Amino acid sequence: MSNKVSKKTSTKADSNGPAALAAKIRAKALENQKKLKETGTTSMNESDEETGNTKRQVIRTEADIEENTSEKTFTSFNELDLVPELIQACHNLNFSKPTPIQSKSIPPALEGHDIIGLAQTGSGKTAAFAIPILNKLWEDQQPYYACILAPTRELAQQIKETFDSLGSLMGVRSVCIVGGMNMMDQSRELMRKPHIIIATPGRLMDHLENTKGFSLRKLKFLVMDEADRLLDMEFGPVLDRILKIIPTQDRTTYLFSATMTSKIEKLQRASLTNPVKCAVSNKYQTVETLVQTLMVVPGGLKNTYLIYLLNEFIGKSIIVFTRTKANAERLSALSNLLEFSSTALHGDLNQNQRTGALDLFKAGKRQILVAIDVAARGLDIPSVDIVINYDIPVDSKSYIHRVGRTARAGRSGKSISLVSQYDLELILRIEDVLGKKLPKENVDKNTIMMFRDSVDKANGEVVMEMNRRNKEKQARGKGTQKSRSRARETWIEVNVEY
Ligand SMILES: Nc1ncnc2c1ncn2[C@@H]1O[C@H](COP(=O)(O)OP(=O)(O)OP(=O)(O)O)[C@@H](O)[C@H]1O
Repeated sequence: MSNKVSKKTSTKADSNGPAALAAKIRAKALENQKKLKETGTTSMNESDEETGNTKRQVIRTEADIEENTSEKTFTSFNELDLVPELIQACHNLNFSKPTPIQSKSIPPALEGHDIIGLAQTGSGKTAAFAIPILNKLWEDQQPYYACILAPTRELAQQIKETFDSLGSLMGVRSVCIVGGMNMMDQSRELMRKPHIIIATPGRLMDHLENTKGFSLRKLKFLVMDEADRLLDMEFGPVLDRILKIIPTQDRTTYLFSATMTSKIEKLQRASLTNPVKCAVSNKYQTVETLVQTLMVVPGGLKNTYLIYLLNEFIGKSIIVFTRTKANAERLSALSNLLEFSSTALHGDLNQNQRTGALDLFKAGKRQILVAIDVAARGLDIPSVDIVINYDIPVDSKSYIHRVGRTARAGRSGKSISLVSQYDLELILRIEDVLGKKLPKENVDKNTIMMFRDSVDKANGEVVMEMNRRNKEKQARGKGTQKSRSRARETWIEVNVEY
């Protein structure tokens, strides 16, 4: 394409001060926005596809994953050969220095390597893959340039925000393609030929199959964020269909997560070629600034202990994780009935309700978010002070991602897990992968038991109200088997005594 911009002659020329640099960046951004708009209509020269590079060896064994032990790290974004617009954007975002994962993964990424990035939760993995992609986009200026896959809608939206912030001076166009939103609106956005597509696998596949003119045949970057989750069986079939459509030749692939699978056959599906592994933590390491404790709870008293903790931490920003949608609704209603300020986040809510709940919590309009694991992966809410595990997650990875919602970007945080006699085996497994025993909270049982009567009474009211609503829903949804079984399932869940 004729309109490539050579980074060397761009605004790196001597500037005589920040104002001049800012003016040059603005001028360049306007010029580039115009060019990026134009590229919406041009297509890459077909012959580029025919030439293609020789196929590099795909990953077959651990040995094909080169550990990045090179000293090639950096301590300031100015040291990197990045376009000034990116450096300015990092500055605007107060990224004064790279996080360890960025320091380790961005240099080999800028050299064109595939990357497997492993770092604790909250350590800046999103910018670690966004920066190399945006830097190369400035050069290539091609629509449908990069596709980032995420396991949840909220995480996809959040990744889009990071790309938009980092690309704010470059005229980058991005789109978020997730379920629960209007297909036609998304098709129209895709027809505008965005450069960056952030998507959940299912909805992306829908558009690849049904939206005319939308194709990823010329894709240059594929990223799997929370890659181990995406490569699990849950996304298996749809992910394999997507990977069949996306070219492997001339494509760079990044896999990032805080809990990476080491199963080679899973990694092979992503068709990495000679990937560089950039690990700044071991598989299940949590951040140093996170204080993790356990609270042993006698049978049938979990609600009482939870309300005691909410009372202890009044005014703090808290995420309470539970295993079921019904419990998320019940605990949110219970805490609101007891004058706390709470909202629920789970899969039974429509997308607007989910986005609304998250926005209320992020804006500090709700102190407590009661969520199931859909909120455990990747969500970046800088203000979360405490994570409470009302239920202990059944697998250790979920535990890591849940407690990783606090203590992010170097901030401190605390997690408390309520452990009943049924949870001991799960806790032992979690302590085993963490490689440490979790300390127990000292509790004054008499103080806690003072809450019991009011909590049990309020919980009884909430359960009755939920069952009344479920019966109503059952009556309304008489015609559909699904809603009847869903209502019955919820009734059963709600009546499980803790
Ligand atoms: N170099 C940096 N300096 C300061 N803050 C940063 C830097 N890079 C990223 N951050 C901030 O750190 C926070 C966490 O980043 P991000 O959400 O990418 O973490 P993550 O490693 O992807 O976490 P998770 O594993 O939970 O998905 C964000 O608020 C982001 O803006």
